[in-house]
Amino acid sequence: MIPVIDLSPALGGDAAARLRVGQEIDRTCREIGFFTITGHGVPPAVMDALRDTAKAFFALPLEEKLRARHPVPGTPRGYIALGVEALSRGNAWATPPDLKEYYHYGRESWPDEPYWTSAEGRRYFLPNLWPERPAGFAAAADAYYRAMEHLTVELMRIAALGLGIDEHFFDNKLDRHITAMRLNHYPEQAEPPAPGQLRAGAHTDYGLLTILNGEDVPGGLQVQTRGGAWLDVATHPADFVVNIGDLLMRWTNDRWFSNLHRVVNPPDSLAARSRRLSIAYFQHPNYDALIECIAPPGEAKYPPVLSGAYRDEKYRQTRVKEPAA
Ligand SMILES: O=C(O)CCC(=O)C(=O)O
Ligand SMILES: [Fe+2]
Repeated sequence: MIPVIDLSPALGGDAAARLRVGQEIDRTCREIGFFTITGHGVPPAVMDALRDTAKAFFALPLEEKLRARHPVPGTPRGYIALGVEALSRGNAWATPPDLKEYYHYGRESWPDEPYWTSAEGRRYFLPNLWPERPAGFAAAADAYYRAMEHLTVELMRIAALGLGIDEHFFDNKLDRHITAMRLNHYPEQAEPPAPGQLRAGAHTDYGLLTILNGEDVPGGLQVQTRGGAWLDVATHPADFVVNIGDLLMRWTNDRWFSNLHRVVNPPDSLAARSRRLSIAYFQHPNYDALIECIAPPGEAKYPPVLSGAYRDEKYRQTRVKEPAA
């Protein structure tokens, strides 16, 4: 089992509790890079509303879902059908496409200022593409996005304490973040998967923290242990699973571990009727934040990199094909 960390003492504001929870996070991020959080303070109604809305969307006929596809292939907004992405290609392995469909969205509105509206800003702040149905999709998605913004800023402050740096070190690199979210739907499998084909192939995430809410059903998440074995990660709908992405691994000079994970297929006997939904918030800093390794002078393992350029490159690698526009 991955560690379970109760955030409530830290979110209560007690300095000693914040440091202690930060140190727990440091310990697990050095070892496996995954942990479950409870006591996170996100209202269950916010989580339930988005889960129910997402299920209603994925249950629509394919033609209708395809109407929420972005007209420019590869744009990280809107509906992406089965067969378009293989996550493991971000890590340079050739595998068949993932057995999932998903809906990609980001921030719903932003100030009328150059950071957001300049040519560069418009590469990261793209209008969302809400389908006509179900009603209330945008509202449920935006409420969830805002709850995650709040949670991740707090988590990064507690994380900073665990890293032994100033609690507010990350604040001004996250205050205009380019985080995108994905609603992942792993449908029932009428046909057996191709050899090597999974719901989501083994991959690492790209950003800082990924905050995942998933259903606890067959055909779920697994993380690789240091010994190379795959460990089941329970995703309970009331909790979140948090993991470290590549950019945070780099930022911490490899102190924290961005670990391989995957989503496996349900067992054959259940495959024809087993579906799973997960909701992922991929925290990513301001596009103009310069990510310089947090390391003593002379010990940085990587040169500085801009947050936005780093993500562009990762997105480019994971697409299997350009869907017809
Ligand atoms: O659905 C899950 O449990 C994990 C999905 C995932 O790892 C991802 O979308 O990056
Ligand atoms: Fe992932």
